[in-house]
Amino acid sequence: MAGNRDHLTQADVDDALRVLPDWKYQDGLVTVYKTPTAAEALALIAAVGEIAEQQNHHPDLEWRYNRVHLRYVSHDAGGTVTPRDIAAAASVSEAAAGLGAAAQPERYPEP
Ligand SMILES: C[C@H](O)[C@H](O)[C@H]1CNC2=NC(N)=NC(=O)C2=N1
Repeated sequence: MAGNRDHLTQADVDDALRVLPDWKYQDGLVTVYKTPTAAEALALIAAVGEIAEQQNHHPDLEWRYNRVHLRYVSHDAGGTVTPRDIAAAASVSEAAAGLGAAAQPERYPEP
């Protein structure tokens, strides 16, 4: 069944997050990146978009002036977290670091 395609257990996700300090689990992999200016937030958005197209794996993304909110789940696994989300988050973390963006996962809104 498509919905069960390779989703990770919570323990797997917790293990992966140990090396992904920019992110937290909240019904998906979520984070907020803060940049010095709105223009730099836009540059981060462009980088996230490029990664999404390269990996064919797309986040929910919200631009809030100098902050970018991101959430990764796998639609093809019923909205659960899969290795594709982990890989995308790792790529975004790398791009964000290169752009001088500060990770603030604690600021991602509670449901
Ligand atoms: C048809 C296209 O390849 C699929 O819809 C891709 C596109 N991007 C995607 N992004 C995410 N987050 N999950 C998916 O299952 C997914 N599937």
